[in-house]
Amino acid sequence: MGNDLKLVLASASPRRRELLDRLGLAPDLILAADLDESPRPGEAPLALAARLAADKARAVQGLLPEGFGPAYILAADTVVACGNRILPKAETEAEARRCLALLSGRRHMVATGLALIRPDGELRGRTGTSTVTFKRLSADEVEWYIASGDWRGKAGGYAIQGRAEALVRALSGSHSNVVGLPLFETWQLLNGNGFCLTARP
Ligand SMILES: Cc1cn([C@H]2C[C@H](O)[C@@H](COP(=O)(O)OP(=O)(O)OP(=O)(O)O)O2)c(=O)[nH]c1=O
Repeated sequence: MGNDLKLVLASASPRRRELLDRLGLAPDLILAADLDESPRPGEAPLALAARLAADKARAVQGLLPEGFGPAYILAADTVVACGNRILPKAETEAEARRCLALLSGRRHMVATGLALIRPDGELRGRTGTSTVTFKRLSADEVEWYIASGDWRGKAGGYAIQGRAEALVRALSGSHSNVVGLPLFETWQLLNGNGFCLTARP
């Protein structure tokens, strides 16, 4: 069931498209919603990632062109948290520096919430988590990293798929989850809801 149904990727992130591509999946449509991603007071990182993924999927559901027909809509949201503290998506150098200062020499958690709206309108979710440990960063390492610009628009102010991996002492859990789309959970979510990946070679 579902092999000929369309897939919509509710994301503006090229990384998410590339990660789907690793599964041999090219979305029929890519549409992104512009949402306020601020955490609610006291909202836990996993709950935030799950809520924002669901919000993105629902928002894109409302943007589908008329007559598009039944489809699966997949959305994701990545949250970086150091203890209970949720780090921002770094948009300025100052923000990236604050993130790096917090992450230096410590372990932190990366959660990616996934949301899938099925053709019958039901919404299902899963969340991937990983633990990342940065080495203690020297001032030169911080400057070297800031100069890369890799941090821009990234949750927690770094991108493990770029030069930041040289500063990561350890990663436990999934690498793709940190980049923004946990492949194991994506596989489980799609296949568990009738979108049969093995029938789309
Ligand atoms: C920690 C980390 C985050 N990121 C990225 C993944 C996400 O794209 C981004 C977190 O922001 P998100 O809000 O999850 O995603 P986005 O705004 O880029 O895209 P969209 O909402 O349209 O799907 O940070 C990396 O690419 N590498 C990393 O190592």
